[in-house]
Amino acid sequence: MDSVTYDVVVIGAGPVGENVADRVVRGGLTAAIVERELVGGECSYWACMPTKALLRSAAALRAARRLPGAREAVTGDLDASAVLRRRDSFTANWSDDGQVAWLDSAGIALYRGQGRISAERVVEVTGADGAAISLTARHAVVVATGSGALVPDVTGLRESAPWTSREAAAASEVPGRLAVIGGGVVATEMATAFASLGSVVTVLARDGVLPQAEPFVGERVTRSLRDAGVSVRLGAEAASVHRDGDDTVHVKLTDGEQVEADEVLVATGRTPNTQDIGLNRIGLQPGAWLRVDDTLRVVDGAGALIGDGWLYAAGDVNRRVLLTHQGKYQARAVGDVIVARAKGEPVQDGRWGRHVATADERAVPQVVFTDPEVASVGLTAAAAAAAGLRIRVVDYDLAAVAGAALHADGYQGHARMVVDEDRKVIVGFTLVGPDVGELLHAATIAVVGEVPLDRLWHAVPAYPTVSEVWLRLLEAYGR
Ligand SMILES: Cc1cc2nc3c(=O)[nH]c(=O)nc-3n(C[C@H](O)[C@H](O)[C@H](O)COP(=O)(O)OP(=O)(O)OC[C@H]3O[C@@H](n4cnc5c(N)ncnc54)[C@H](O)[C@@H]3O)c2cc1C
Ligand SMILES: NC(=O)c1ccc[n+]([C@@H]2O[C@H](COP(=O)([O-])OP(=O)(O)OC[C@H]3O[C@@H](n4cnc5c(N)ncnc54)[C@H](O)[C@@H]3O)[C@@H](O)[C@H]2O)c1
Repeated sequence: MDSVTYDVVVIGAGPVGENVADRVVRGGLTAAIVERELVGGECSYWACMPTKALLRSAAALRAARRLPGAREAVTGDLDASAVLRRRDSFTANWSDDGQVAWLDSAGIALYRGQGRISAERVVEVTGADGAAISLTARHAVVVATGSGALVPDVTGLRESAPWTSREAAAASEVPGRLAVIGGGVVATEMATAFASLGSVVTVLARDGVLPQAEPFVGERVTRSLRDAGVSVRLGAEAASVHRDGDDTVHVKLTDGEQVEADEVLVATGRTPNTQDIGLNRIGLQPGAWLRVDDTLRVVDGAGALIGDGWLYAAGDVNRRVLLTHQGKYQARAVGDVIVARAKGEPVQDGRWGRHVATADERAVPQVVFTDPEVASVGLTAAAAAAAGLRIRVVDYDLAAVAGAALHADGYQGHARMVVDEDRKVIVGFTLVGPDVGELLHAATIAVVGEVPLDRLWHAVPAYPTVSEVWLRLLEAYGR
């Protein structure tokens, strides 16, 4: 078998693997990246980009319909086939030519095939034709293999050819009826998208709608999905699933009721892509999430480094945060720390240091592109209290902000700020309302920067923007 040596070998060319490789090359090292499907990973072809493209046109239409004057100019319905075509363009019709060209321009060597760790610092790549090549890393191997949809053990579900997020994101037709198992982010976004595209949607939300968020979020998204004609069944659990000869899927619930649909989407979380990457060769459990230390080096069950610390894991596969932007943030830290260690430079692994991903712990921003949008960063009130913080919760009705009233007639929304009373800083912030996603970064800066509330009074929001909610929250808190 041929063998080639690089400074760093990355397994998985999703957004995280690409960014690790880019960072180490910029730092003066050589890098190879191994990809078994499309360069760009889940996010580009089956997750973030296509799903947001499925949602965006309907959001623009709703925005126009909320405004007299604009509303009268809307004379037709959403054109589902045009939405699907626009979605296709965002995936470049599932061609990775553009991203391959970028790898090339960045000086990163690409090897196509399944990557498996075969020994310390060695990755064997088996191509589709069965040919294999061995890649040896002088300094580090980085696992960035991401995650796949978790299909729960519900009787008959797997045999019923369910959709996962992949089939939903890449759908070429809009099903007449869609049943969704789950009530999390994928479930609510795809219920929003397919309801707007014309499907009759039923959501089986066993554990509630967006249960990880502040409670008012799930209430508002549930109400709005129902207003859009979606049947949201809180507490409903699938007991068995069966697809009959007419291609109708029958979902039997544990309470004995039955839901019929043309497609059933499973949106019940993720499982790590570690089943077949050679973990057994280094004493780790295949199929398990990878545990990492502060600089994202893989550790075993006892917390010990693998060998001298040559193995890193970044992105979904380490389960810290399953979001593209946070995975790319980890990638910057990993790339830079590999370069620092290779050059014998100091490692900055203190809190908020260059080589650690401190924000993963308590300052993760996320936007859920439902109607209304949900934007959050940091801890919910419940999570902050559970972490032992002495907190004060400040709520404000977004509809009472002048900028929101101008933004849309009948604007409805809510804001919550969670304050750490001992330090007088914001540790959590949640907004729900039309277009609140673009307001989030100010909150992220306040949380990451641990900006004292006294100073925030000097950050004056422009009038009349929705951002004036910041002033209203400070006033409600008191000076
Ligand atoms: C429906 C959906 C919508 C989402 N929307 C958003 C969003 O709006 N915003 C957001 O921030 N996040 C979103 N996410 C999450 C986001 O997609 C992931 O956090 C992100 O893709 C993780 O990047 P990654 O590089 O770690 O893994 P992936 O993107 O999964 O990439 C891993 C790559 O590794 C390859 N690979 C795996 N094993 C091997 C192997 N052994 N050899 C070679 N190659 C291998 C895979 O083929 C893949 O290309 C969404 C997720 C889903 C499911
Ligand atoms: N806009 C975004 O940022 C975005 C969009 C989509 C996905 N994502 C990411 O992708 C990841 C996966 O999303 P997801 O929605 O699949 O996971 P999730 O963890 O957000 O939600 C899964 C839901 O399924 C429920 N569930 C679990 N097992 C179940 C079962 N057997 N029956 C019924 N319900 C069950 C859980 O209670 C949970 O509410 C998330 O971590 C999310 O961060 C992000």
